[in-house]
Amino acid sequence: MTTVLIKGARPYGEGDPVDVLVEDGVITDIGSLDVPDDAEVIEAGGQVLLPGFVDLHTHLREPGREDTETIATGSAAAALGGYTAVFAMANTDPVADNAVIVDHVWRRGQEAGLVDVHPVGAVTVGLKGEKLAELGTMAKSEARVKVFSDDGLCVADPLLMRRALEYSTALGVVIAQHAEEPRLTVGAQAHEGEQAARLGYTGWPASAEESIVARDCLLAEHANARLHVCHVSTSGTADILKWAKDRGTKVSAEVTPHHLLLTDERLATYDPVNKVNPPLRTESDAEKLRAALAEGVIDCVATDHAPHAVQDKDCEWSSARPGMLGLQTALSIVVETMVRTGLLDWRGVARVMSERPAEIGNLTDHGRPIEVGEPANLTLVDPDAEWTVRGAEFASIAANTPYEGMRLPGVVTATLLRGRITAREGKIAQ
Ligand SMILES: NC(=O)N[C@@H](CC(=O)O)C(=O)O
Ligand SMILES: [Zn+2]
Ligand SMILES: [Zn+2]
Repeated sequence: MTTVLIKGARPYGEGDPVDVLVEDGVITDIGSLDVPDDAEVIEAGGQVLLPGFVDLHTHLREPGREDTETIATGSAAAALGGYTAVFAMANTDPVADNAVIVDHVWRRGQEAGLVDVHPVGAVTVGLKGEKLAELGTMAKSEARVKVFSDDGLCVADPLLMRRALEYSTALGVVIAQHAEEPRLTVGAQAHEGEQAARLGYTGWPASAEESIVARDCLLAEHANARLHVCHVSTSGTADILKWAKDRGTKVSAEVTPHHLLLTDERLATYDPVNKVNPPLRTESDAEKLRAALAEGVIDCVATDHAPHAVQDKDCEWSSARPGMLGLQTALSIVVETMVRTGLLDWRGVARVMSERPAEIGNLTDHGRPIEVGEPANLTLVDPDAEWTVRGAEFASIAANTPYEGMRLPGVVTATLLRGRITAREGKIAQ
């Protein structure tokens, strides 16, 4: 039995500091408490206590590209970033399109023991977009797959998407779509706009995302199914989501930290660290995404943590792989874009980083209220501290962060998974 006493924390950043007692993985008391004999004490000094973060969209590169990230290193990055659960995307090699792979990922995550790694199952066999994978077998396997996605690629065939949505309802799972009409993004390198035109890059038009989101909202509505939209990047998508939600469509959506903060002005650097899918858009898109997140039109923040090897990033723009790291910087970017701007309070941060993603991902033991009797999946944040980003110091093997050298607000000082301290003062605790 492990006992942890968090002394003087402010749950959701509200009210006077309280002590939170955690015994055997569960919150057993909250108030002004004495230190039990055997307790490990965390002096919180008035810091903000939140439910542990849940990332609906993480790329761990195991199996296949363990030179860039493994389940263990990605789990460490997640714990340091304040996460207690992550969903690992299926675009590994081999693809997670069957029970053997998803169960392997789930078990490796449990062995690492730092966050719950929930494997996402592929929607189609080999991510080929031709034939449905065995969703039912994966949903019923040991990993209990709850989210399916071909992320990296779009389920572009509308009939296949319709069938996937129909099956998902029967299985009680959710389909997460990487919305990119492939015919509109052939050879695309960057957001179709002034910056790409100036540099001679083939454009990735907003309509390539929006046309799929609109189509899928209609398909979901007609199938009475749930749809989750990955990495929303355009202002038009926010409008479509609002329209669909107002009609009662069961659609949820995520936005990445980088789409909240960064824009295609970054193209001027020629540095492929800024290359990502969907691409960085304009300031007016970013502004709209921040407002949509604050209003709940976009439900949550997901990192789309995408580790890449040096040789796949430190090269010519057109041959570089898209994607950027996110797990260890997500909270700080949310503080910078949403909290410091007054768009979200800490309750709101708990909603978009923990509660909503847990609900969308069908997790019953994460994103829970900070109350007696609840599982102790918790994150302690120093809201006033700042830090400087150094990719080389991340727990991730890869270092492709677009925030290198930036000074960011908000520091995760402790993370607890079922009452066990997984990260403390920037170090993994084991
Ligand atoms: N976001 C990216 O640019 N890349 C992701 C795939 C994806 O999320 O589409 C990857 O797997 O590297
Ligand atoms: Zn994607
Ligand atoms: Zn992704």
